[in-house]
Amino acid sequence: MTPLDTDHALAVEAAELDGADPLAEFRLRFLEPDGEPVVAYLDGNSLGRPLVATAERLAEFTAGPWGNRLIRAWDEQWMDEPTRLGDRLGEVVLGAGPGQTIVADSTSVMIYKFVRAALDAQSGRNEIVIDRENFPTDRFIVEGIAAERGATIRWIEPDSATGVTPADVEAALSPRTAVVLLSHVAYRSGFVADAQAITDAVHRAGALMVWDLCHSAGSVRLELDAWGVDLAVGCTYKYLNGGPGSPAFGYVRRDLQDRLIQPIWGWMGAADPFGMTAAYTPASGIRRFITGTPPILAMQPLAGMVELLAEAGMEAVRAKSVLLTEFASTLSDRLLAPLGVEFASPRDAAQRGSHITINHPRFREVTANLWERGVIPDFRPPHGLRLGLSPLSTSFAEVLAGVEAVRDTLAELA
Ligand SMILES: Cc1ncc(COP(=O)(O)O)c(C=O)c1O
Ligand SMILES: Nc1c(O)cccc1C(=O)C[C@H](N)C(=O)O
Repeated sequence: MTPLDTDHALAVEAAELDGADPLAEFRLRFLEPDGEPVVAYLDGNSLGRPLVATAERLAEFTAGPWGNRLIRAWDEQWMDEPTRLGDRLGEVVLGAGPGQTIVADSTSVMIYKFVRAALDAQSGRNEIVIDRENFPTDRFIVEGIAAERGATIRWIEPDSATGVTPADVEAALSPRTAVVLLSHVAYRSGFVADAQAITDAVHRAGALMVWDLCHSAGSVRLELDAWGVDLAVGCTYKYLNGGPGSPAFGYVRRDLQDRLIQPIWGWMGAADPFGMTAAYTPASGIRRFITGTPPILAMQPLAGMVELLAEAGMEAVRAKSVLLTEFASTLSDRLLAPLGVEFASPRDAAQRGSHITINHPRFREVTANLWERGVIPDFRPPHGLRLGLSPLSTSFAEVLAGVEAVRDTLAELA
């Protein structure tokens, strides 16, 4: 086959996949850029696209509860918004029953609150387990907490091809382990950790498990209650399309809530916020994990996306995500491997989230060039190109256009 024949055959394949996609129509619910054309948006795992309904929702929010009801809206609806939206997110996306999820803070702040609360609750234990491949904020926060509390960090050095395995975790656990913090889907490789097996191992050692779900929420099936997870945190601006800097979510298993004291005592997490009390008494239940005034305005886009995910169903979302990463991996083998590109994500779809990473020494330059062509993946040093495939907004044709552009750019630079 000539290169042109190959491109034609792949275009037919992409069109067939799009034609058979039961979620294809959902793409229309996202706003199309009306500035410079975007040929392929492959970075929904850093910043999801806005929903068309988001602009309308924000305008209605401004005119309605904010503009009309003013301060009264706090009593009428906003005070409960962090838990109401948390419950809905729990139901649709996290596999979590009500009363265990809040929307608040940033992921970094929530990780700090949860890891410190877990450490402080484990008297006589002073070790925190985390892995070297984890996202910088997770590692930095654990280092900060260790310095602040005199705790010791036990570092897991995972094989970058496989990610953190239950055996890695077991080897790091000891009678001194207080808490373990891991990412469920690795931000670089996309590897999906075995949450059930790891959580069980951590519990057998008498420690608490905190999962970072940033790259999982809205892309893979989550069963936090069934897995017996203690605490979990995640971003809402990736596959939950909450917008730049939208708040994090946090999950705390019900029977653990009143045993934990989170470290940032604020009035909104106190038992009686408007009592203006002299001393801090934490609220009971999940509300105690709130600190200050909840970011109600910034929760609005997320609320719309959770309903869209409910309409699509997380099972169908995951099924499409698997097909998208499968297609990207086939394209990488056919079009990029001959140019020296290395596939750096799990080959088994069951072990892969919704992005893949490919490596090549020239990918930094390639990325700059791709952005100019309207093809938008992201670059992760030292030489990884990450293709994030957002199940409800990415088409198979878009994946093909993106990978072909990577090939063409590499060929031009060579
Ligand atoms: C695994 C992981 N944790 C945390 C974060 C970010 O936290 P924050 O929203 O506080 O910047 C990200 C992405 O930015 C991430 O990929
Ligand atoms: N959170 C981000 C931001 O504020 C600006 C740009 C990118 C991001 C990201 O989400 C990075 C992302 N979590 C990653 O996995 O690399």
